[in-house]
Amino acid sequence: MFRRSAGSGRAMALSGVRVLELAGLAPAPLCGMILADFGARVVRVDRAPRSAVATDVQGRGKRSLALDLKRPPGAAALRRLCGGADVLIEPFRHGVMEKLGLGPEVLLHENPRLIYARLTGFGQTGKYAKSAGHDINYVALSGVLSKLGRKGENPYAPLNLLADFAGGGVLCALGIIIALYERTISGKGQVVDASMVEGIAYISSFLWKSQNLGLWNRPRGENLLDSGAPFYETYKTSDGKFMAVGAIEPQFYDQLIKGLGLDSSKLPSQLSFSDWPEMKKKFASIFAQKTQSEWCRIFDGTDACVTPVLSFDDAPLHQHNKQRSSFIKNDQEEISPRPAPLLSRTPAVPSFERDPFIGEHTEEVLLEYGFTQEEIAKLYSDKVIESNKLKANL
Ligand SMILES: C[C@H](CCC[C@@H](C)[C@H]1CC[C@H]2[C@@H]3[C@H](O)C[C@@H]4C[C@H](O)CC[C@]4(C)[C@H]3C[C@H](O)[C@]12C)C(=O)SCCNC(=O)CCNC(=O)[C@H](O)C(C)(C)COP(=O)(O)OP(=O)(O)OC[C@H]1O[C@@H](n2cnc3c(N)ncnc32)[C@H](O)[C@@H]1OP(=O)(O)O
Repeated sequence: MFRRSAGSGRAMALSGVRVLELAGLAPAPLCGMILADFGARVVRVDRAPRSAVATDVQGRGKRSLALDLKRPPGAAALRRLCGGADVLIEPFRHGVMEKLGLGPEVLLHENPRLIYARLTGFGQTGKYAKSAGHDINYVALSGVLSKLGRKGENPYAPLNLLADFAGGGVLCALGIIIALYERTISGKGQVVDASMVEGIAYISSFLWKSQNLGLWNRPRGENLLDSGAPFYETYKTSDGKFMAVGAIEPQFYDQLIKGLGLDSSKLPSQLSFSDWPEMKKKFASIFAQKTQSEWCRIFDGTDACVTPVLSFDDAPLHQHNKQRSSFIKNDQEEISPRPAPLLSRTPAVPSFERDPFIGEHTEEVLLEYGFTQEEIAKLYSDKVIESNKLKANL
């Protein structure tokens, strides 16, 4: 675990990029955090009047400005901020920004270089564009949820990882980076319409494009990669932990069989589907005879593709993760994953300070974007902005 990045003091890939992130639930905060980790100056625009507690747990490296967008001077302030920004990330359903007078035609007219990123579940057009939804709904509509789950069980959404984060926050960040790159050639900004339904579908291109390979011919939960195969499964160990097995290729499968102490000449062939349920039972009974660390001693250093299923407590302490400093600890002793991927010359340098309080940097940000002290005082007296210095100083 490291506290200071090896890249400290070096220029970062996104140095100089100014981002305004309108506060949202989960996907947009990840998008903003990725950009901040890689060097962008990200300001989270929180609501004023503010709620008691910040719900954004992905505020690393950001500053917070609390602004009431429902009041005309608040919306006007955001327009002015956008005039000096490179990127705006907005996480509301279609029509909300337009209603506030902050739609793309207005903001891009005022700043043609602006990258206007719209991160939503259903996208800006189509029947559901104005409907509420959450991760599970987006994964469902993408077709992917129908593929997830164990045999005989209902489809199962793996937390809110797929739509909110993989298809949402990460792909939106990618769209922004692509648009920023294109702007270096054209000099122009554009709208990024990041729909999580489409993001998750796109991330799942392998699934879609492998439909004719015979990989998915059987019902959900009975195929090679969806928990049908005994050699692509998790198994419980004698101490109540788990091992993950991913021994797909025959040469790796052989090493799995050897590690389990089995004789391959006495077993059915690896791809005999009808034998998979029995083989699973056999593997399960063998894995149940040793502890997780005993299995690690057997499989570490082999190509059997067998690894421990680590808890959040154990993952940062695992030797491999420690060797790569894959997890970081901030000033509050909070552990989180180090930004990925690693760039050799300009790596991410994540902030080690606590996340910002809502409104902690209101004045500082407005000054930086060219507002005068008098203008700021007026916004305060109009109750359009709020600051949270008291809490920040505690
Ligand atoms: C599965 C995930 C969701 C996980 C969320 C969890 C992380 C959190 C959910 C509950 C939280 C806990 C809870 O709050 C209780 C505690 C509170 C405490 O403070 C902290 C601990 C808590 C335990 C807390 C912990 C966590 O935070 C939670 C567990 C997802 O799938 S997230 C993805 C959701 N989908 C999208 O993002 C797609 C695009 N967005 C939408 O479709 C909609 O925004 C959405 C999500 C459906 C919400 O709809 P809603 O009607 O609420 O909003 P919108 O229609 O978009 O309109 C926004 C309105 O707000 C106005 N507005 C915005 N900014 C400002 C501003 N600065 N000033 C003034 N007004 C503002 C805007 O004008 C809109 O107003 P109107 O409605 O009048 O047009």
